[in-house]
Amino acid sequence: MELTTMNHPYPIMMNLSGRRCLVVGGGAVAERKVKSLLQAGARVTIVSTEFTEGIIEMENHAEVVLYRQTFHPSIMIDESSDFASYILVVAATNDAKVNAHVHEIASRQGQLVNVVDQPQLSSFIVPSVVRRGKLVIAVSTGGASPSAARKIAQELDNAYGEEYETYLDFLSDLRLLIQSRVADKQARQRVFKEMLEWDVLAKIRGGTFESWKEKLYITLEKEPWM
Ligand SMILES: C[C@@]1(CC(=O)O)c2cc3[nH]c(cc4nc(cc5[nH]c(cc(n2)[C@H]1CCC(=O)O)[C@@](C)(CC(=O)O)[C@@H]5CCC(=O)O)C(CC(=O)O)=C4CCC(=O)O)c(CCC(=O)O)c3CC(=O)O
Ligand SMILES: NC(=O)C1=CN([C@@H]2O[C@H](COP(=O)(O)OP(=O)(O)OC[C@H]3O[C@@H](n4cnc5c(N)ncnc54)[C@H](O)[C@@H]3O)[C@@H](O)[C@H]2O)C=CC1
Repeated sequence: MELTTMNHPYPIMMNLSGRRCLVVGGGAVAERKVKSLLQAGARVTIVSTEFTEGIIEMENHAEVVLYRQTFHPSIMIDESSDFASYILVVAATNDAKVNAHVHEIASRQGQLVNVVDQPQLSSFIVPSVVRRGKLVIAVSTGGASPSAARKIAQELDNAYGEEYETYLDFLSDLRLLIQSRVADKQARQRVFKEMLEWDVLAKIRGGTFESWKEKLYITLEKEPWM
């Protein structure tokens, strides 16, 4: 049996920083989606007849606006209202008809829409995510088994420790330095590959990373190609 139309999902990392998103519904599922949107730096408007305690607490958050009301299309259509111009919409009520209506309006307006109870209507679904600073690991089963996605993500959560945050910051800084100093593209790419063989993770875990990094930067400054 075909559960969803997500046979070939296109994975992307979206920049939602400062972008306006709409979540319709205020239950546990809506709360989870709002949390992940906020983690991505989005500004989130939530429209619902009721809210979980967790969502009510989020009202203190500068990027969150709550409207306690029944869903009405004008929320999404009326350009003069506060509700207009959302880049991304989540239909998360427990009423399948309302969710389908939200989907219909969003699709007509070309907005990305996630329908929590009807994956086949969704233009995107939300993966299970592990974050370590700049490292983001997203796991999806395309809706086949959200609990399996979560379990696999938990395995990755155990496998990739906190040291990856420091590691990625280091690689990122060094890469920028090399990009600005090494003109030759091939030489740059050689260094980028070599950097991965330095066993930096062991140094971070062992507490010798900071002193090693200092020496490395001094050595690099003396490199003729820098
Ligand atoms: C299609 C998708 C659409 C979307 O929501 O984007 C969707 C749909 C549905 N989920 C359902 C149930 C559950 N969902 C979870 C959990 C998560 N669900 C998430 C994503 C997705 N869920 C998308 C597919 C992701 C993929 O497969 O790749 C996660 C990963 C991300 C997130 O929500 O932020 C998050 C884990 C976050 C984390 O902790 O890492 C749990 C487990 C739990 O709550 O502990 C259960 C109960 C157990 C079970 O059913 O497996 C139902 C059935 C409702 C019913 O029948 O009653 C539907 C509707 C349907 O299938 O028709
Ligand atoms: N995608 C996912 O990860 C999952 C999806 N689901 C599905 O998601 C749906 C929602 O789950 P929960 O958050 O647990 O439900 P819930 O019952 O806790 O919350 C539903 C929310 O929708 C609001 N609502 C209902 N009708 C409304 C309307 N006309 N206008 C505005 N707000 C309205 C209610 O006030 C309530 O806040 C479930 O029906 C289930 O089918 C369930 C589990 C996981």
